[in-house]
Order: sequence, then structure tokens, then C-alpha cells
Amino acid sequence: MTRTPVNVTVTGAAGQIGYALLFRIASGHLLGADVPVKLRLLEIPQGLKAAEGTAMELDDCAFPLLRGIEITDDPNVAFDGSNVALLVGARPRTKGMERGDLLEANGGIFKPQGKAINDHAADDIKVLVVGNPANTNALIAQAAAPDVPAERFTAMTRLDHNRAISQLAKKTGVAVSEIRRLTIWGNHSATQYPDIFHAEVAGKNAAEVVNDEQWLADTFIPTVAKRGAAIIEARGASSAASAANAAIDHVHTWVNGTAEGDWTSMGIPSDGSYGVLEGLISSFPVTCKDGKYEIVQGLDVNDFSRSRIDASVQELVEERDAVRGLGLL
Ligand SMILES: NC(=O)c1ccc[n+]([C@@H]2O[C@H](COP(=O)([O-])OP(=O)(O)OC[C@H]3O[C@@H](n4cnc5c(N)ncnc54)[C@H](O)[C@@H]3O)[C@@H](O)[C@H]2O)c1
Ligand SMILES: O=C(O)C[C@H](O)C(=O)O
Repeated sequence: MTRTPVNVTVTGAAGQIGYALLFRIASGHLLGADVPVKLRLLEIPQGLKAAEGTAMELDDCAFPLLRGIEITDDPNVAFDGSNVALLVGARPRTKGMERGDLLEANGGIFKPQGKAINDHAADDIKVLVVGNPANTNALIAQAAAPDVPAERFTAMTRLDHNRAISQLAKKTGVAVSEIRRLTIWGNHSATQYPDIFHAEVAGKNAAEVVNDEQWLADTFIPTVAKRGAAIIEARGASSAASAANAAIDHVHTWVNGTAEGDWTSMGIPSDGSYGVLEGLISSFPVTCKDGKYEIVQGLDVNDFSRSRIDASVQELVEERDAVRGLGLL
């Protein structure tokens, strides 16, 4: 049977994440090896030429699943009929910019994009925000899209999740495939909390296998939380291929489901679970099935975890209040 192509919109398509992302979407890694896609690339006018160059290369790959590429600087065109939207393009912090300036500049991007999604996207639209500050940008876009169910707006913490899996696998000497049920809580920022208390290492409780609270507090958590900065320091540019890979993982899991007995981490609108203020876009442990996600309920949160989750949520409250003060919500 011939399937109808899925419309996938990518913003910031000419950027470094875009370059690492588009070829994998077109080759079937985002949605599945049997799902044809049409790409809509959104760029600012200065980015259009480079996006055209990337589109030429996509053509040159002759991907059987790629059924079309449209390039535009108009969000209303980019999100028209969109089924999946990856919001990657964002305003990076530049010299002399205060946090408030950054939030305001990004508000100028994510508010109109949210409105364009509201007005033009397909009914089943799923949105992943990658551009930083990802959680709060997702909140801005969601607020501008009152007709779209709030839970369709998500923020990426899958890179943090994958980073944490990799660090834990190294520490315990197992393959990454032996790690399950790890959780990233809170914001995609240095306050995030990678939680191993419910994680499993080859079927055993990870915290018990590690049995080293000092390593957890002084090595594991800061290594994961500050990995983005470490990559920038080493590469002279922020993570790109690993970020694109995490975006692929996030959407693939959302659409195709989590493995039996496992879960993943997604930044999603809080329903108040685990004391996280309702409405904030915060990272939780989630299972996915049939294109929907659910927060894993009933986990014990010990004092060590509680204080760290609360600190990250407090940062999200401050970011929300700042953008609210700027009239963006
Ligand atoms: N959530 C995460 O885990 C994570 C990880 C890595 C990077 N990031 C963030 O992802 C974002 C993109 O990173 P990058 O390395 O690709 O940056 P980049 O600067 O290489 O590319 C960004 C692209 O976005 C475009 N752009 C800017 N404003 C736009 C708009 N209004 N509409 C459409 N396109 C627009 C720019 O022209 C540029 O081509 C950054 O904000 C970065 O901090 C997030
Ligand atoms: O772009 C950044 O500031 C870092 C990025 O969010 C990352 O986690 O690698």
C-alpha cells in the first residue's frame, strides 16, 4: 500500500544541527523505514541560500522516502499541513546579551511560529523544540497556539538522557543497551537532574550498583548537566550531530513507542505530577505508545532527588515569569 507522505517541518534548516538532521529524516530514521516524508525547511532570508544548497545535496542522495522539499522564510508556508515540526532555529546568545535579551529575541521567533502552527498545521501536529532555551521556547510557542492540544508541544531533553546513559554505562562497565529507566528531570540547562535511583544496569538497581553518592553528586550529575558547555569548549561550536541524533530519537520514540519495561525523558507540559508546577514544560520520565506519551507515575522521590528537581523547576518558574513579564505568554 502507498502511504501518504508525512509533512516534516524543520526550522533553522541551514544551521549545523539542521545539516546533521535532514539527511536522517529523509532516509527514514525519524518516522520509520516505510514512511515517506515531505520536508519543509524554514530559514531566515539570510539562511535561504545555504538551505537551498542542503536541499541540492538531499536531492543528490536520491532517498526513496523523500517525496519533496520546500524552502521558505514564511512560517505560514512552512507549517502549512505540518504533521511533525522540529523547531531548531533560535537566536544564540551573543556578546553583551543579557538573559532577558535572549528570552525576548527568542520570543520574537517562537511566538509567531506557535501562531503559524496554530493556524496552519495538521490536526495531528507534534512539535519538538530544540532551540535554546528549549523548555521556555516551547512554552512560548505553545501559548501562541491555543487551538492545538498543549501536550503536542515538547522540548528536547533526550540529548541529556542519552548523555546520562552513556556516562552510567562507562562507570558500570556495561553496554549502553543494558541501561534502562533513566530519567532527566527539569530544564535542559545546567540545573537539570539526571536521576539513576530508578534506573537499571543489566537488570539491577543502578544506584545500588554504583553505590557511590559522591560520584553521583560530584561527577555524574555535573558531567551530564554541563556536557553542552564541555562540547562547546572542545569543538568551538555547540553539539550538532548528537543533538540531531537526540531529536531523531525523541520523535521516533514519541511516534513508535518506548520499549516494553523501559521509559525515556521528554520535556512536556506538567500536569502537576511529582510536585512540578502545572503548565511548566519540564522533563519527566515518560512511556510512549500509539503516538501518545504518559508520565511514569508512582516513583519514590528521595530527598537527594527532591532538592535537585525543585531547583531545576524553580529555574523554569523564573524563565516563565521573565517571558510573562515581556508579554510573551
Ligand atoms: N535541546 C538541546 O539539547 C540542544 C542541543 C544542542 C543545541 N541546541 C540549540 O539548538 C539551536 C540550534 O543550534 P545550531 O547549532 O543548529 O545553531 P546554528 O546557529 O548553526 O543554526 C541555527 C539556524 O537557525 C536559523 N534561524 C534563526 N532564526 C530563525 C527563524 N526565526 N526561523 C528559522 N530559522 C532561523 C539561522 O539562520 C541558522 O541557520 C541553538 O539554540 C542551540 O543552542 C539545543
Ligand atoms: O547550545 C548549547 O548551549 C548547548 C546545548 O544545549 C547542549 O546541550 O549541547
